[in-house]
Amino acid sequence: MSNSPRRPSKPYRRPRKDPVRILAFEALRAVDERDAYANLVLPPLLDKARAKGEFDARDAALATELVYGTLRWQGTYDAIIAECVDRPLREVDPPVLDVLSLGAHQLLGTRIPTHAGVSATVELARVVLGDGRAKFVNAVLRKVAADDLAGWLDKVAPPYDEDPEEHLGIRHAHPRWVVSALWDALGGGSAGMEELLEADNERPEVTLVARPGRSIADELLTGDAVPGRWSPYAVRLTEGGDPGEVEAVREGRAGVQDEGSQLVALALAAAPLEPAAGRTGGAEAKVRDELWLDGCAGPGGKAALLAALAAQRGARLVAAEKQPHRAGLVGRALEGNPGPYAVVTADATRPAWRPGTFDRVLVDVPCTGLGALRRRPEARWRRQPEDVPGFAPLQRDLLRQALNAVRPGGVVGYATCSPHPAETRAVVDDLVKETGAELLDARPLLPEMPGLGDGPDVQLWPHLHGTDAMYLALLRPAAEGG
Ligand SMILES: C[S@@+](CC[C@H](N)C(=O)[O-])C[C@H]1O[C@@H](n2cnc3c(N)ncnc32)[C@H](O)[C@@H]1O
Repeated sequence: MSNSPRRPSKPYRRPRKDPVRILAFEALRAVDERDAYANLVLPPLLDKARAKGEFDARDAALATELVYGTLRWQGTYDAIIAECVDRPLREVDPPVLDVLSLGAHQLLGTRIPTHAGVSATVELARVVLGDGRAKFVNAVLRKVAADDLAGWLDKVAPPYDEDPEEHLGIRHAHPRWVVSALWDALGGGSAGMEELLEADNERPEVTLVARPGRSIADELLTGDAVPGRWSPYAVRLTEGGDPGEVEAVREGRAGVQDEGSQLVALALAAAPLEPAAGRTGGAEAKVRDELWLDGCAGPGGKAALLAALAAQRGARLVAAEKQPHRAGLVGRALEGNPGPYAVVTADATRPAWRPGTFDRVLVDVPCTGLGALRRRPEARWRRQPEDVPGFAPLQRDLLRQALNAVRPGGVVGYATCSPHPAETRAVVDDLVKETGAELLDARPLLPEMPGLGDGPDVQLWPHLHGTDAMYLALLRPAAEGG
């Protein structure tokens, strides 16, 4: 026992290692440093932690929430952290900023009590950044903790009347240019705008597709699963169930597929065909419907559904994909298809097939992916406005070649998982003007869905339909010599 008047200096204490937050930090670093995708980085990290016996299901759920939430709200958290740091954010080291964002999310975006959020993040900082920088993290997070999210948003977002796009962008964690594009795509009125931004910030349910002829939706209806809203082949796992536990998915007879993507394939398969011009044989003559093309097939979700639908009517799908490794994924997705199909590694802008070969053609073109923000939490901050014109020539070229590949009287589906008008209508309008193709009304080919717009093309929306914001236009090529 010591009676010394001098207080002993605080003994050094090793930082507490919290595997959940360390894993979340590693995932954020991978996304930040290597431009990795959170939905690809996280599962192997979680598997490793489970294998080491470090994680139970609750830990995995918390780590996932911390990573997804931090990434999704990154721009808004940056604006808040900037108010709490005495230098420009670009001068803060990226790993420090990742720890601060992870802390901000715990304090402002979860129910974790403030003191627990601060102390857990400071402990994390001690482990991954060192004691010196942990003090900085502590000081900044104490300032962040001085208000709740609503209070911070009032401070950092400009008033709506002054700058509506920035106001909504900060409040709903979307970059301003994305707000602007979504607003245009919704038609410019205020209806639905906030609902859409909110829907983008929710984690989507996992949706399964029962591949026709290989399984039926009823077979997938176990546990908390419920039927899809629109597609007869869809089943929703409402409690975030694990598709890997569903036998039909393990066997490839069913797959994971958003309902919007299912509807694109179903609408293309249901679109009416006409006989090729010049063909005679009377009204009763059978209209040819034998050969289908998916010109942008990787990784194969829509191709697998199309191939199964084609098989049901004795038709064959050719699935083309430019990237060899993605063509491999298409091959795996189509394995076991009940009818004939072919997977080819091919550039659909330099077709290896003759003009007029196919009865139905889908081009689900590369795009910004602004319609799938629910699934890719980092995408909205990584994408840049200049990406949009960057995709434009390829999108036009793919549609041009699709119109060339389809026979007269056949049908082309042009799809994007982006609602950006420059990637949807602008492309279609240009090709209609250039080639004289006719736009078909896609709306009657979808189930009775509200909010499909004035047509003839359709735009699906997360807030209205619970799907990704898929776009689909159906086109009939100009008649030969027309
Ligand atoms: C949006 S993804 C298609 C998604 C797919 N339809 C599905 O549902 O799984 C676009 C695909 O087109 C491929 N692609 C890009 N340029 C291409 C080209 N010139 N020819 C063929 N495929 C191309 C990309 O590699 C990518 O896999």
